[in-house]
Amino acid sequence: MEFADRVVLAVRAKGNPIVAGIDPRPEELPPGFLDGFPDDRKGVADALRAFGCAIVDVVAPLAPVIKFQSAFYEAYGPEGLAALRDTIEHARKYDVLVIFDGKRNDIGTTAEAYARAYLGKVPVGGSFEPAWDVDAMTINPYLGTDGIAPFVKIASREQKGVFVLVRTSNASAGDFQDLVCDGLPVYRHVANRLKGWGQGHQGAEGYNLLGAVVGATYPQELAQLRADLPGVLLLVPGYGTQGGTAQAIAAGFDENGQGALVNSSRGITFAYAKAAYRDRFKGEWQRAVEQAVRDMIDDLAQNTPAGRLRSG
Ligand SMILES: O=c1ccn([C@@H]2O[C@H](COP(=O)(O)O)[C@@H](O)[C@H]2O)c(=O)[nH]1
Repeated sequence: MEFADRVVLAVRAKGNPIVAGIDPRPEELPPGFLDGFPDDRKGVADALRAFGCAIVDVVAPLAPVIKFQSAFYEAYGPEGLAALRDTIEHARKYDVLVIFDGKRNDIGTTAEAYARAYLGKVPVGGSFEPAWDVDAMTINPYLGTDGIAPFVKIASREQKGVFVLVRTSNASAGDFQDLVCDGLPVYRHVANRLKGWGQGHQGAEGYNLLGAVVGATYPQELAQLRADLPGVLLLVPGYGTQGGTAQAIAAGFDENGQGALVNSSRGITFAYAKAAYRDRFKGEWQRAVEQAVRDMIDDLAQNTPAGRLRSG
């Protein structure tokens, strides 16, 4: 089944559009968590594996999508990447879609290698086999069309998805993305190109394999992009810790309460440290994670069109 159709069905089945982000920071692990691991780089990577898998066990039954932020694993070198691989494999045991967030890209020929690595297959001996084999990945559009084409080609062949950075959630997003050229800010030019890049790759449910990353922290731009990009899945980071609210995200959904996937990483992963959960759950950090997901589901249901997913 096409990636975008799998997203629509998964969101419908679980009744919410949540992307649970796993961004493990060793310094923010629950108190004592690191104690059981050797005091070296492999020990920390092993702790990230154990923590990430435990988070997966809590979030995968609730959220339709999990997003892994590669940076926090890459930080621990090959040992960190092995932990990421194992945690992704652990997630694969559940009925949940996996996004690799690495914001890759390069010139076309190198982009093709990235696309094969994460979405496709690589030659090994006389045959081809998947390497990372995630459902979707994030990419950077800065290199233009030849950098995008291999991702679209391989995603299409493998029924995978790609999310292009269009309007990011960070404070300096506007430095380049808001520069006006030919009467439009750059991010809207990217959006217009994205429509062309994705042409012919619409799934049966009306959404494209090529999605857009649009930050929750810029509600006007989010509304503009929803209007500019019908049939394009929006991956919306910035909810919670970065200040994005459900009200701000509401305009990112279509009239059926679909079309936007809302990510929260620290707000879920490190929920145990938030005032709202600290006293309630004491040392039981996995219960805090579960409650944070349930509270996010309720918040989006009450304050965005995603509530329509619940009423059927
Ligand atoms: O514009 C963007 C693009 C990607 N991200 C990533 O999403 C998560 C957000 O984490 P929080 O802890 O919920 O703030 C993180 O992996 C970012 O690298 C983004 O925030 N904004």
